[in-house]
Amino acid sequence: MATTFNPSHPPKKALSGSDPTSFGYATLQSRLPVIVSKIVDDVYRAYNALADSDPLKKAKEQEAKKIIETIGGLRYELQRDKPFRPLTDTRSDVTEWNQALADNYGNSSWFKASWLFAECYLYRRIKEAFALTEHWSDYDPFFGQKETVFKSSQKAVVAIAVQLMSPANGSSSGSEEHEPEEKVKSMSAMDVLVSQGPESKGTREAFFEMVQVCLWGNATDLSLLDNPDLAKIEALQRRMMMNKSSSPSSSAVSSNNSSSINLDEQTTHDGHSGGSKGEEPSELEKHAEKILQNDSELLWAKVKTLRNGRVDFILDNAGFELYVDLVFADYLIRAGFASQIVFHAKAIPWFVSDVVPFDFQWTLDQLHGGGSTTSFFNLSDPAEQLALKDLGHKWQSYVDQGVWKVIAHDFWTSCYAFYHLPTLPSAQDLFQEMKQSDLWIFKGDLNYRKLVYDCQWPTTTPFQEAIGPLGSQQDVPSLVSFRTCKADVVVGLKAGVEEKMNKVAKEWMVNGEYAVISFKP
Ligand SMILES: O=P(O)(O)OC[C@H]1O[C@](O)(CO)[C@@H](O)[C@@H]1O
Repeated sequence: MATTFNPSHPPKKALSGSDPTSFGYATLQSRLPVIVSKIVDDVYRAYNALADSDPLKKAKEQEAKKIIETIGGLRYELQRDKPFRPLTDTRSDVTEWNQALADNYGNSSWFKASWLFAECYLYRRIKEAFALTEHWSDYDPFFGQKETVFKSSQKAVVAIAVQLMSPANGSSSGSEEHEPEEKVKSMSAMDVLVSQGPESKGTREAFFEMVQVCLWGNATDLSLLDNPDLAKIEALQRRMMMNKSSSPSSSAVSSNNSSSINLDEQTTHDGHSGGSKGEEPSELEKHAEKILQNDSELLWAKVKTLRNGRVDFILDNAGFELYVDLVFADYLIRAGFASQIVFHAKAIPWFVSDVVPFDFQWTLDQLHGGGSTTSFFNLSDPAEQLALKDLGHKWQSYVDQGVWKVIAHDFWTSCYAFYHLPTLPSAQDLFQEMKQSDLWIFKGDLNYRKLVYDCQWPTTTPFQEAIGPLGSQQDVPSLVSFRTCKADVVVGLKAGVEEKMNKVAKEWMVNGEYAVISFKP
């Protein structure tokens, strides 16, 4: 008999701020007020930057003051656990939000409701403050932070662009029999790898590299890095991208499914790699043991069967994480596994750094220059500038040709867990459309929480069981979650792993240092 679940009645006891030992409590108590305060700072900066020449300056100043007052009031409500109230703007989702509020949390509040509802409701209330204005309704108070983090990702961004676009060092990869000599010389390291065909060793090596880079790209996340320490972010990315092993074409895939395309070696302008060819495992390979459930082989078994298929990315964060998602999507196209990628962005600013459609196009513009004379990254090496520009133009052509599509459905910024995707009336158009896909790739922690309904599953619960209807319904495509753990819910672990991790690293569930790659066939 199908059990009807709802936001206040998930399959297990909901994670909630009512439990003072929970990460939800800590997030509501100390981290979200900081995030809200930064919005006030950002709007104040924008207010001060209004040009005297702007004929609407006065009106914009008035509205900015109102936003600052409203957001300040929101922080007060949160900190004093005041009762929820209905939303008052006129966005397309307001009726559904207020119905969900009335049905499930009519007389509830921030620390009494489920953590998932409270946190989603907070970001929807932030949107309300802007939506109620005339001149700030499309303003993204998190854009500045997203821009800063992307700029600080330059080293890793450029290293990857060079591997994708610059002529490789011509290292033989057995691709000669597939491509004429002069063509191989001009091929990038990535193209050399995938030129051997969809089931080749090179394509497989590149796949496992993409999986790891895509996974750890999620670690660069603003909402967790309360003070986005740029040095910390760069170290984090270098940690991901450091690679000491030999050139991409010759190394075997190591047992833990990671491969070794040199995504971090600083390739000199003539395509010769400048890094060492040591034997020690790459940082990515060393990092593989931090993946507590690693279904990447199962994922590969699915991906390698695809020819010109469709893959959907349910995106998470902008900036470097979006960049590596695009790298992975580009790989799927180059290798011939997909000919259509659909990216699902958020319709409103969400969880600090989530991708809105503007962020998607903006990222491509920063790569190819978008017609602007000044470049976003300050690069001195012409080869690096060229690699970024070529990559940006390549990705822009995917968008212009419809190979890559970006949509932003309100479902992703609703309070609903993904159990409801197949049945929620307002999500039917989205679900019917997504069923055409061969594979859904969910990125990040919040998407994971919504997949498993953010409740107290035993960590040994099989992932397919924890995702409810998305695991049991035949009409749901294969799906995978790439998630660095930033909330106290994890499923799919083998017996004993939780106990071992509790001894190894007390904060393992929430510090973003550990991850899962969870696959549903
Ligand atoms: O950007 P991601 O990976 O979805 O992480 C967002 C997560 O960060 C937090 O805000 C804090 O861990 C969680 O509440 C939320 O799930």
